[in-house]
Amino acid sequence: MIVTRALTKRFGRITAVHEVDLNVREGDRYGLLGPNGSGKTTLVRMILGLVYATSGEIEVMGQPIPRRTNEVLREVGALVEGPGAYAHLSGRANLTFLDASGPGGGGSRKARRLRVEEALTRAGLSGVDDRPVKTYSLGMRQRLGLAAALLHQPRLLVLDEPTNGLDPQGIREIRDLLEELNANGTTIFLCSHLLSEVEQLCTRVGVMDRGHLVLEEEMSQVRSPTGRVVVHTPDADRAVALLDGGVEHRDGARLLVRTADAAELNARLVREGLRIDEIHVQRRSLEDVVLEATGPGSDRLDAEPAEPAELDGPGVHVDGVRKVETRPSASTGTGTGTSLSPGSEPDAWQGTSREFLE
Ligand SMILES: Nc1ncnc2c1ncn2[C@@H]1O[C@H](COP(=O)(O)OP(=O)(O)OP(=O)(O)O)[C@@H](O)[C@H]1O
Repeated sequence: MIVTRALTKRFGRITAVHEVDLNVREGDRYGLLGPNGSGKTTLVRMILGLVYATSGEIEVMGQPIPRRTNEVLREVGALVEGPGAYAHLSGRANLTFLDASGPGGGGSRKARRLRVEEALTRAGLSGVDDRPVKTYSLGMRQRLGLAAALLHQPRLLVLDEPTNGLDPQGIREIRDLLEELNANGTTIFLCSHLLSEVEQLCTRVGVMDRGHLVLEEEMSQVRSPTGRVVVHTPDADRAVALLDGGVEHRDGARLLVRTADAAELNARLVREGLRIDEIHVQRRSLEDVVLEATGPGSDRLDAEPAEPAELDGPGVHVDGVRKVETRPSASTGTGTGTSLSPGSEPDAWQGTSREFLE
């Protein structure tokens, strides 16, 4: 669906994306993780033909980008960096306008109205009235951007931080929506700096660190067993004695036992008359894997406080939220601006549809 080869983007002395080989396959729910400034947005913008690469190749649905951008984007829905819209118009009017000017915007008036209503409903804006967009909350704007991306039943959805500004309920709704779309054949490619978002939604994960794609793996591989079993038992002292050095770590009634065979361990403990509250195979968490791939020090990835990691990694707690310390934000050079110099990049989203992406 999306393939890049040695894709590189330099802004002056800053190398925002460095020789990235990305492979998003049809049917994937692919999550691109990385701290702020690691190059995710630049990569997405190149994939959508909004920014020219310095070197390397991009193919989307087998077509070269930017050469075939206009054809390819007919089948792509995109939400990139905060959806824009005409602030004085309602969400419905914005979508109607976008629908009429975008690819596939034909059909009778009724068909067009239905298309807009369906996109609003799917994005959770069905009950929205005719207030202008300037009165919308950030979450509503995000939903409107999603509705715009859904207008023409895209084969591929490209989303940059899709749950930005949404509350937990809204995040869950978007996750359910993306799962449903994916089950109906839409490939999802999203960027996020939230480990939990990617861990809960995605079937495949890529990790960016200072412009490099440092990991690309199936989520099922990421969550592979660690060769240890976690046991909760009120008879922890006896278990430690019985297992004779097999307990690697103890925290009260919780034991970390060095073995891959939970069933055998369970049978042994029960045979000896020990009581077991809980027993399970320990798996790597996405957080562990990201830390391994990026090492300590770059910018930060945010993990949610609710789900404690299985292993106690080197994360630190800041304001009650578990943060993963990674390397200082990287790139070379001094510039940090994100504006594109006018006229220097292709206008792939002619007319109003570009407005939604800026
Ligand atoms: N137009 C630009 N001009 C100069 N530097 C840029 C430009 N766009 C991005 N950069 C730089 O490229 C690097 C990667 O930025 P990018 O926005 O792609 O990262 P990101 O991972 O998407 O971060 P964030 O999540 O904060 O958007 C950063 O150092 C950024 O300052």
